[in-house]
Amino acid sequence: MTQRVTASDGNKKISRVRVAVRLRPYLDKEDEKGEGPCVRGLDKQNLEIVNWRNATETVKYHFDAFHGPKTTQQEVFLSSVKPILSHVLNGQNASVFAYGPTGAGKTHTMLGSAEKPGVIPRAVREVFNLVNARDEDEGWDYSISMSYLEIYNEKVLDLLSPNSQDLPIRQDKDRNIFIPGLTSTTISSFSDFDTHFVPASLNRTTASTKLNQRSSRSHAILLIKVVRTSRVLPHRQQTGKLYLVDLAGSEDNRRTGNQGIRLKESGAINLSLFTLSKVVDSLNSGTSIRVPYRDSKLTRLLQDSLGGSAHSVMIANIAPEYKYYFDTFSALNFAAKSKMIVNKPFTRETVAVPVLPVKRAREEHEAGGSGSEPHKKKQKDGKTPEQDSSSPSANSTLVESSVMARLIALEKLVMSGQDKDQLSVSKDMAPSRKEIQELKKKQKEFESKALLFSQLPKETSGSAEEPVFKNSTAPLQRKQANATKPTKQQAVVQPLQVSRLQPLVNLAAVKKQSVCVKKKELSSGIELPDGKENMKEKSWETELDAQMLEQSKEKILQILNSGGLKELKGLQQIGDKKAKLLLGWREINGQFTKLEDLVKVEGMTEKRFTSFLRANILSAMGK
Ligand SMILES: Nc1ncnc2c1ncn2[C@@H]1O[C@H](COP(=O)(O)OP(=O)(O)OP(=O)(O)O)[C@@H](O)[C@H]1O
Repeated sequence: MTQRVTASDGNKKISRVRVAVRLRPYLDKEDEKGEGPCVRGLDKQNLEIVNWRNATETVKYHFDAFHGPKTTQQEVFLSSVKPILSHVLNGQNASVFAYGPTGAGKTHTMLGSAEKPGVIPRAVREVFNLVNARDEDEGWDYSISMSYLEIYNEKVLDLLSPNSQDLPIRQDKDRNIFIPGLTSTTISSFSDFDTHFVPASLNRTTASTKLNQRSSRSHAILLIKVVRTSRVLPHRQQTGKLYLVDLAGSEDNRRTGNQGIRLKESGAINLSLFTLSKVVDSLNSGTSIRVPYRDSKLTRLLQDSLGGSAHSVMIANIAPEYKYYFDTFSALNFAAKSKMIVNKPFTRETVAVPVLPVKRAREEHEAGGSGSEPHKKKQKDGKTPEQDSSSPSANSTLVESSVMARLIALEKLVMSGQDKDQLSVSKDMAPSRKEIQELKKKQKEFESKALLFSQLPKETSGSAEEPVFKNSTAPLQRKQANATKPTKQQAVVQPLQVSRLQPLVNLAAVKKQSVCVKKKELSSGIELPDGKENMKEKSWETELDAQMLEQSKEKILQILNSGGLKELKGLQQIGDKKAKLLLGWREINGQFTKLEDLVKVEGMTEKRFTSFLRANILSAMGK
């Protein structure tokens, strides 16, 4: 039976989720209007983004690390990932996940390219280095295995065994999440990993969208398990797991141009990311409310990484161009709230007699070696030429390049005679993906729905109440913004400060100038402007019972997310046209994370939203 033991290496008992933000380089081709970047770094931990409520201001964010466009893959790895890897050898869990909008650089960060290998090859390489560097006299034998899966359309698919079907996720009596039936392959060296990982990566579902030629349509999770077994009685055994997660991108389908299968995939992606956000909210609320891990496969699997026992690092990837503005803003807010999550790492140890299975595993993958030698030693002896290099860093580039080169070679092989679209279509239709058949049947239905929504009459207010930001063509002042002196400081997201907008083209000139305005913190961590609207909102809200207020808001959100036309029309100030717009928005973008998201719906201005909220809350409370 597994027991928790106090980490002997002096680890802290609690560990906050570390959040790093990585800004992809600015790409001219992504900025047809030549508007320049809307976000920039200030220093190694701070960045700022144009404030959509008032384009003459910026919103500042502080993170554990900020990686600017010039940061190399090696720097990202060394600063954000390497520090947590040693825990895995001591029977603790660790996870690294890349989060962010589609096309912002998640796969680049996690996988990288032949020339610029990312976190995955570097981390696996480092785990082998760490095992090999362990002192023989410590008295442990190590065994390393890997599993690789994707969550595609809410189905767990084994990438090491591509013909397998949707796998269940279970929790054992010690609250460990596991997947019965998932392939676990013992690996004895980095090149061994390479052999399994390269072909498995090609099984991952990707496709071309308007925003990314090779967009990941699934969440990919690589699991590296390190089991160490004491050589002396009672043969203590400790198991540490490293999760390396490349999440699918959050998507705005008005911009991806997704339809049919892509739209359905997108719905599943957005839904799981929405649940991820709810999990984070719920963990931050600190209440006893059930954390909705079970509401999506992704959160169920990441349960240990968020509020669990893992040492976790989130790398939020963002893109600098204006057309990604809203996605970037949401990603930053998500990242900001995630860093408040606290995990409680502990060492998982069994004290039964586990030495035999370990020996077997060892013998299997090291056939021909002397069974009496320590495992670690044998790994050394059994190294491929690349691994024998005495310089780990020089060596790692070689080996990692070989993974990437093989990935690319395999890709070429598979794609020869086909273009990328053809490849994605043929992959989508592979017999191993049974659900595709089902999706195909539904495709027509979705297409006609999408058509219907695109034909819905556009509601225009024609007044100053139009939201400042509606889409990438919103009338933000952008590059010209610094020409206008702000009349008043407004608006921000905690933990941030407001500053007057500096020209984003001249990063060196940026200084933290600023009259910072302290404002009331909301539970979401967002500070709102001191405008009259807020004063009004505050005054009526503060008169209500806080708990009932929250319940009413929850109820309204529930109707917005699950109500049909009739239920939506049952809400105050929602007529037929608005209800259809809401349904259309939901169909395309997934669920509303919070009530404030309503302002993203066409025609719903800040002012209308405030009025809508007041009317519905008072109505729900019977006032
Ligand atoms: N730091 C970077 N340096 C250079 N190029 C980058 C960087 N980050 C991303 N890119 C490039 O930007 C493009 C999009 O990146 P990538 O495919 O990694 O995005 P993604 O977030 O994984 O997208 P999706 O969610 O659609 O899979 C790729 O061509 C990638 O090579």
